[in-house]
Amino acid sequence: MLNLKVSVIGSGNWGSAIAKIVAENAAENRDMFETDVRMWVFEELVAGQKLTEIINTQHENVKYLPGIKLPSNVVAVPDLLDAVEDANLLVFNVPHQFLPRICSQLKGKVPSTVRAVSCIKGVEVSGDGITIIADYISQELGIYCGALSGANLAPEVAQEKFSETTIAYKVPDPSDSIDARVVRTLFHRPYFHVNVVADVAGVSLCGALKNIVALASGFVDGMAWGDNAKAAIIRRGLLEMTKFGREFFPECKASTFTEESCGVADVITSCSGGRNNKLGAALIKTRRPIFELEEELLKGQKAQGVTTAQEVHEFLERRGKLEDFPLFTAVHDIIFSGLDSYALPQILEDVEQKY
Ligand SMILES: NC(=O)C1=CN([C@@H]2O[C@H](COP(=O)(O)OP(=O)(O)OC[C@H]3O[C@@H](n4cnc5c(N)ncnc54)[C@H](O)[C@@H]3O)[C@@H](O)[C@H]2O)C=CC1
Ligand SMILES: O=C(CO)COP(=O)(O)O
Repeated sequence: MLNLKVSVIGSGNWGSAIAKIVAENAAENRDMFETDVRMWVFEELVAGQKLTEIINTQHENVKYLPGIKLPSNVVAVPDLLDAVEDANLLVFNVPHQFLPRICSQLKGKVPSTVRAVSCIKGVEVSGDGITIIADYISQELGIYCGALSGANLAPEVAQEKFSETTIAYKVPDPSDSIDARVVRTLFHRPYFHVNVVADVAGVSLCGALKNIVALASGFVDGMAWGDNAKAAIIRRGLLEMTKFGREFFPECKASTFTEESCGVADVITSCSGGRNNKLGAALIKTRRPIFELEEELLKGQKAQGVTTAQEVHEFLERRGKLEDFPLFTAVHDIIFSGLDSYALPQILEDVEQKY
């Protein structure tokens, strides 16, 4: 009996869907996990009632994952430290801009034997440095952290429609009771197939960078340019994603970008049904400020590509590499500098020979 206690940090659209999966598996694998799964909720009032109380009584996250019944062993907890107390395994799942504050609250309070998996799609940029989220969590909290990322639109996963995902997890200590089998057991469902690999950097970068590509594909929708243009954006986006990985994270495996769910498959799904795609289209149609549109369209959910485009742009600029990533640069400039999206073919043509 391992009796591992699992806590999910985050309760948004994906946070709640992942809490559902983890709770289903905890209930079915009592030899490995404690049945109750705590889910940290950033407390807010919904129609005058605390969201944690709604989740714990109605078993539904009515604001961020409406219409989906959560298992009764998902326990919503408003206090972050209560949510992680005595946990053996932490599942991080918040929009990445909120992570630094969460880590600063947890710093020094989590034993080094605790293990973590990050489901967050984003990067941390400071100065001319860039850090994948799993490493950021490891550095801040002094614990090992792997990464989960895949072609996983949360509403579809929550409805138990078939999808696949990739988990990068390298057991940090051979004596660990939490190994790849335990991690897979926690996340794998008949409708949610998990492949465990070792490439934490590749899996993390795929998840972060595809959100920039999805914004560009939204621009294509906004201009009604059709499927050929979208395929071109997907192709160029994948080239820039892999180039970025090769150049700044040489430990990445090229096959992660092509063979795993977190790679090509996630680019495809995000460029059709994702929130970044939707926001990119709305931006082109309205030319309204992006964060205003995000608030209005997504109602509290976040499109991570916007902040990631900003962060990646800042990093590339400091490194003098903007010209080597014309699509990433154009996405930033269309959102923040008023660049005309109709200039995309010209921009991409000018640099074609660089690949
Ligand atoms: N939604 C999806 O389909 C998928 C999302 N992801 C990734 O999962 C991560 C989490 O995304 P979602 O769960 O969808 O979140 P979301 O986009 O639904 O964001 C809303 C969440 O942010 C929280 N929040 C708002 N203000 C906050 C604050 N100041 N501090 C802390 N939390 C605050 C809200 O309470 C809510 O839980 C992101 O990196 C996203 O890219 C990955 C796969 C699928
Ligand atoms: O990551 C996702 C699908 O895999 C969700 O993408 P969006 O955040 O653009 O909805």
